Amino acid sequence: MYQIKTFNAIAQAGLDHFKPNYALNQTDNADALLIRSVDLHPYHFPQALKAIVRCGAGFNNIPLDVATANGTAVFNTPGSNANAVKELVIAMLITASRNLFSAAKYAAANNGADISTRTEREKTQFNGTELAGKTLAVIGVGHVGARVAHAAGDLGMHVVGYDPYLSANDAWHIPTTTVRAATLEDAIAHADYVSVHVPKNTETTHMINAELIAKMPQGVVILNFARGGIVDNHAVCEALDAGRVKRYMTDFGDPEILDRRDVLVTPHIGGSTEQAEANGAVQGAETIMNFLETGNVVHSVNLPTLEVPFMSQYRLTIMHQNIPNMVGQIATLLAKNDINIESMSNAARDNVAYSIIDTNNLQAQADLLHQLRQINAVYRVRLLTRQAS
Ligand SMILES: NC(=O)c1ccc[n+]([C@@H]2O[C@H](COP(=O)([O-])OP(=O)(O)OC[C@H]3O[C@@H](n4cnc5c(N)ncnc54)[C@H](O)[C@@H]3O)[C@@H](O)[C@H]2O)c1
Ligand SMILES: O=C(O)CC[C@@H](O)C(=O)O
Repeated sequence: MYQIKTFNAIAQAGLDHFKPNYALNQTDNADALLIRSVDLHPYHFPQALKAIVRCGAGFNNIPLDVATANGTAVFNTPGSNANAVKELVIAMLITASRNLFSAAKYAAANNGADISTRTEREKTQFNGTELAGKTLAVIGVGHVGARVAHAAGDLGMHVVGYDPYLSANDAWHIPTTTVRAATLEDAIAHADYVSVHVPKNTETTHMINAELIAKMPQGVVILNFARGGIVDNHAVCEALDAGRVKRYMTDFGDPEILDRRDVLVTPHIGGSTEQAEANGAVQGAETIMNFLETGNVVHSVNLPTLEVPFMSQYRLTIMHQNIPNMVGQIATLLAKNDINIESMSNAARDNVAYSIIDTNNLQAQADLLHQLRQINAVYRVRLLTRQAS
């Protein structure tokens, strides 16, 4: 029986997706965690913890170095909530361009006998602009960014995309009408709207800062539905005060931006739709079961992708440092133990590597596992037995 612990509200569809040999029992000794936005930086990683799946895209709430040192594979569920974020971003583009928030507040406060006369006289203060013909810079054209580019294009906007790390696979999903910018500065130079869709990391923290804002056209609207901290709030407030930035729309509140008439903050609801939560939870449950039962790695954010059909009776999976002679030491140890290797695969990602070794004869299992774990720079060794299909 595998033990699963959850944090945050995980959609029932995902919990129901687990097979009967999975216990959702909140034990501290879980084999895997299924989480959303909980901050795992202060979390003590138990030795038993083999996997963490983040239902959603962003994984900056998980200390990857601590997880790796503990031999814990970390996964996300890419794309599961991208449509939900796209719809919110489009709603925010329209909210900004048509002054919807202040107009609705005005209408709610505007009561009394002469309501229609006053409305007709005063409504000009909410005159907006149309999105068609305006330019949108999309920074980060992955799952969310590509969808935003499509939808904005459908609304008649000119879209400029910037993404120096775009995977070949993701590039297929970008509309052909999206203009590719070579630099961040080029992307924002003529933008009426700038929307960020990058992961939060050391490179992207404050990527929208005072220097970059100074290069944006006067009256630009900035949207951040990616992560707090990607946009420098102080720089935005100064630019709003100076009239350089017209509005800031974001999913991430902070004291300095709350209570401003020119900032609209939503409470991190980009992925909060029935469909997105179900998608993420089901994809997350699949990811956990696949990894725990087969050792195959798909959509990990700290391990390389490695998928090998599980054809032999036994499988050893070994997570280790990406340094010379690891595979050699492992193979030598198996040979010394008279283990015949049916297949062996190894893949690396930065300083972490992962090996899958399939065999039909595995004698003296406990001692062999102990010996493998004694190899310096090995993080975790698992022995799996092929399930009857
Ligand atoms: N508000 C929400 O609830 C919500 C929901 C989903 C995602 N998000 C956030 O949005 C981010 C993007 O989500 P996604 O599903 O599109 O992820 P994704 O991984 O599919 O796309 C991110 C893209 O950003 C690009 N990128 C990375 N660094 C960059 C840089 N320095 N400059 C330009 N591009 C860069 C990557 O190459 C990738 O194509 C997530 O990391 C997450 O933080 C927020
Ligand atoms: O779980 C959530 O509601 C937020 C998800 C979102 O921030 C993500 O990165 O996918």
